[in-house]
Amino acid sequence: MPIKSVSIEHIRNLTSVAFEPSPRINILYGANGSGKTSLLESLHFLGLTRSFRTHQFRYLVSSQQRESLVFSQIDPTASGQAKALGVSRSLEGDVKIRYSGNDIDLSDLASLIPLQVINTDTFELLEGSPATRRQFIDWGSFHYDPAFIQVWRACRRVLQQRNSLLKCGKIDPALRQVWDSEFIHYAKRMTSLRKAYIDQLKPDFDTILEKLGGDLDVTLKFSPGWDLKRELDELLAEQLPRDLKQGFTGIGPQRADLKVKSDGVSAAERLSRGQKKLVVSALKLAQGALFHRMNQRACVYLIDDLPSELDEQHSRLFCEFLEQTNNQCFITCVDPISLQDCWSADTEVAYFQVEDGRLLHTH
Ligand SMILES: Nc1ncnc2c1ncn2[C@@H]1O[C@H](COP(=O)(O)OP(=O)(O)OP(=O)(O)O)[C@@H](O)[C@H]1O
Repeated sequence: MPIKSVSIEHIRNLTSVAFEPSPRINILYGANGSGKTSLLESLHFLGLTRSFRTHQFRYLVSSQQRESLVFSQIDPTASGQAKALGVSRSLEGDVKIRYSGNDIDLSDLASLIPLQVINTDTFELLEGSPATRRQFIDWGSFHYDPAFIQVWRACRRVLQQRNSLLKCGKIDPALRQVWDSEFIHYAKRMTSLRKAYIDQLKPDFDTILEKLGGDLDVTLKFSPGWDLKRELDELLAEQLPRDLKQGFTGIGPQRADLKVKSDGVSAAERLSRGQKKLVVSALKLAQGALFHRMNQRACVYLIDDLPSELDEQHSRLFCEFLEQTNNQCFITCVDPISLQDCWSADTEVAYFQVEDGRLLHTH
């Protein structure tokens, strides 16, 4: 169980809040505007130094304050020995991450607390641009294969170089060949890591969608960003006039996508809102299941307003599934009664009432 205790200072309306979560299920309930989502954001800040709601830190830090701080005791490998993790960030841009007495960087932090968010933005996995689905694939690939982060960084660097040459409107053929061969090398490597990850994910996704009661024909297909039946160097050469005109590279792993179809057509167009929630939740839960199988570690799930969009039966199946996993879950809702009877007696469920930025452990 990763997070044993948390204390939060100066995040939105949370001036100073401390609590000890359950290792399994935590229900955070309270009226609109009480601070439930801010609590989830604080945990996200602890795991990634940023919010999932805004890219701009100035909106996250409490009004009149200059710095946010989340301090916790975590036990990422469930060894029984928790260590101190503190994350702070100031309006001036200073970010400090200390773990077990040492400064660590963001990629170390991301490995310590594998976070998954399920909220209304998660619908973007179906309805949004390919960039959202690439992020989803890359979260999994990052945790699936330690080599991925280096390949991803190298590929981004080469692509930036190639694009800056393209922006000049003409490109020396010898120079292009040098950059293209590097780009092709990393593009292929990245694509095989991403594809391997999605191949592993598919069976988990199918099983979980079925368990969530989504009696749906949904398929996942990884699309690498170019036609794999053709050689990438040939395609890049063919595409060059257009790339020069546009000033960027039009094909490659930066265009990868995950096609989600239901009954053979786009799931975003076909499915109802509740069905979409089941599909995007199954995608996120499948990532957690695969992560657990690969690393023998659980994820932390931040689930904002679980009951919304789901009827009673599907909410219940969702909770039943969460119970069967090892994940630590933080679930918000307005009315705790909506989730009260969903758990079996031996599941450790903690209820916290949120009121005006304060937290009360109720039962
Ligand atoms: N930077 C900030 N400083 C202080 N308060 C803020 C800041 N940003 C937002 N707030 C306030 O914090 C409160 C908590 O918002 P939050 O979104 O966490 O509520 P919630 O309990 O999730 O509500 P809902 O059920 O409506 O989703 C709101 O009243 C909001 O106006």
